[in-house]
Amino acid sequence: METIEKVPYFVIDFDSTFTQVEALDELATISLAGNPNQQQIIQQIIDLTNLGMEGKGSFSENLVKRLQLVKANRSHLAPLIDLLRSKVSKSVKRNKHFFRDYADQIYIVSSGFKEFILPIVTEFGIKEEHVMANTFTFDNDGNIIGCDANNPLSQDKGKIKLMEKLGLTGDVHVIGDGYTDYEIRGAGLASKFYAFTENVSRAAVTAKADSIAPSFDEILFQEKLPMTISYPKNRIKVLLLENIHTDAFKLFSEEGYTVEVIASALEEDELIEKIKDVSIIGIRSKTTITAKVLEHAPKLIAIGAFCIGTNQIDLKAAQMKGVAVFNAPFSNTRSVVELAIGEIIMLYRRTLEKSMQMHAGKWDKSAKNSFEIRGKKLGLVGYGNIGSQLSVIAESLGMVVYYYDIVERLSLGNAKKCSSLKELLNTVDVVSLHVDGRASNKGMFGAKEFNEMRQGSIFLNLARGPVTDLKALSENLKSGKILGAGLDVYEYEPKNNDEEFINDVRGLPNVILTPHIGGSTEEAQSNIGNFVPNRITDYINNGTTLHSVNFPNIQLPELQEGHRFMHLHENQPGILAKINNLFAKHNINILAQYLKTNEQVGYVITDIAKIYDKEVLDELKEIPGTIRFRTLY
Ligand SMILES: NC(=O)C1=CN([C@@H]2O[C@H](COP(=O)(O)OP(=O)(O)OC[C@H]3O[C@@H](n4cnc5c(N)ncnc54)[C@H](O)[C@@H]3O)[C@@H](O)[C@H]2O)C=CC1
Ligand SMILES: O=C(O)C(=O)COP(=O)(O)O
Repeated sequence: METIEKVPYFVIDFDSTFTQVEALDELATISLAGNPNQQQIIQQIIDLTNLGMEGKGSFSENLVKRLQLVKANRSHLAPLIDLLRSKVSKSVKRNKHFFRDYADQIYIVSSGFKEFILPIVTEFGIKEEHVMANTFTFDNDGNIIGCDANNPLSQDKGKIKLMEKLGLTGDVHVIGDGYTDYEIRGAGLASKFYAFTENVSRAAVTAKADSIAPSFDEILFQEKLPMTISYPKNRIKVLLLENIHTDAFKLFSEEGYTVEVIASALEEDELIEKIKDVSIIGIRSKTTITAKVLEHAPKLIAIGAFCIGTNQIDLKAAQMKGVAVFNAPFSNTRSVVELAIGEIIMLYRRTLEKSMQMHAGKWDKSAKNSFEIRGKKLGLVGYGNIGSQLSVIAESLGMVVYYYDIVERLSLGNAKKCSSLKELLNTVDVVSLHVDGRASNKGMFGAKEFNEMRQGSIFLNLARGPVTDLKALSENLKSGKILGAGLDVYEYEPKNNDEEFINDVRGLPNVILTPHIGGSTEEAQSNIGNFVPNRITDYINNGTTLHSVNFPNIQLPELQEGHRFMHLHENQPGILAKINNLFAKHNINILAQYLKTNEQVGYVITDIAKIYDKEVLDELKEIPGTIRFRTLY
């Protein structure tokens, strides 16, 4: 390999770095199986290991104590090795080629034992003579009774002594999770120390690190060496706003991304500042993502709307910048439906008013202006996922359902379709809005529409605030034309729970006001918190755009062998031909190809063999009309 001179020596720790576990702890689990004090002894061993890793106490005494507690026998080593084989760190496994290709530069320096380290690391191509570790001593019955005390690694400051003895000339970079790994750098025997935190992160160690590496991908990225994945995942920053469910944090963190959480929404200028280095942003209904915000988001790959509505996002600008937007179209629909049903009943029975009177000590037992919902006519404006679900449940409670939608929708049960909004308003007793928040729906329900409603009817808006003219509603409530109303959404909504809700509807009679909580149930939020991250990681890891609200939707098979090229471009004639001409020019064999377009953009996904002429990458990016080009490998 021509570049080998430039590559430093890598001195790599074994326990909790090369593998996910501490081998002596695992050995104790095997050797003490059946011992009634097993858990207690293992805990003592773990505590001693942690002391050692944090650089506390005498290392050699600590090692002797641990071996005494482990009480293992030679026969326990085979099951230990089997276990360790399955516990090799994920990013080590993923980058197996690195250990083989740079074997001359790689040393394992460990205070563990060759008896279990060698069988594991040599399978990765690491040279036996580059494995520096302790060896056990056994009695005649094969019991482990100690370790070779002459080996520097069994002594205090052992790694330093070993490295001095080893005398590597040239740049040395140490990778490990323990304080003793740092000490090599501290003693001036290495020029860089990576605190490896994929399996365990110790504050005493990370504090001393030149760099914190949550995976080998990060190390290879920093060292500019070939990686198995396209980009270290910890460099993908996720910003979650507006109290998004903690499952989303968990899922993105498990993916290896770096996640920041902010409880409230952000204003445009705050967002512009924050979004600079963000790759994935998660928002709910309150954060507006404008074209200007997108201009300041050079790294943005995807936006997750952890809700249904996406009217708060400039979808077109996002599309033309190659930023995919995903939402959760079904996860909170049931919650909205249940709230709407509850409110219709409450409003017909004037429950809120009576409850407030009772709290003030007033007993007003009367049936005046209180009604059952059975037999009442419910008019749904917007018969999408929420409207149609409400239709079914309302009908099962005995309501007669009418609906009006601007697109053709299948009527469920006995629901009757109205051919105009006016027809619906003239017919029904309860009007419930379930339209989306597109710009043209602003002010769609005002004085004229209230005027068309029947005397004594009920009005609900759990859709979007700007859709309704609240001044007109308030006049109709005061005049008694509208018997009651349920409002969950408002043209201006407070940014967070500390801001006062200021609105003229405060204090109106028989109006249920809720703070945009139609979709705020534990169930819905947890459903959404799982749904959206999965769509985004499917897109990032596989290219699948299913459920994207601004990209052509395509579900791709998993990439098996090969590399995947994803090319998003303006939808102009001839681009697919240009892409394929480049493949032909570079003699690249196409394993599979997929294409999906919408009016504005085309999305071409091509799977090719792993070995190819890299020049094609730049040429693909340069095809006029290219919006974004990504590779997966
Ligand atoms: N209060 C809350 O917490 C929640 C509010 N929402 C709001 O509810 C809206 C509806 O949700 P889904 O039913 O899931 O959406 P959807 O997209 O499935 O249905 C919306 C329906 O409204 C129709 N529509 C749009 N404009 C119309 C108009 N002017 N007249 C008649 N029909 C019109 C559409 O054709 C579509 O069929 C969301 O867009 C969101 O704004 C959604 C979830 C929670
Ligand atoms: O799902 C929607 O569109 C909603 O309106 C719910 O929004 P939220 O997540 O409560 O901000």
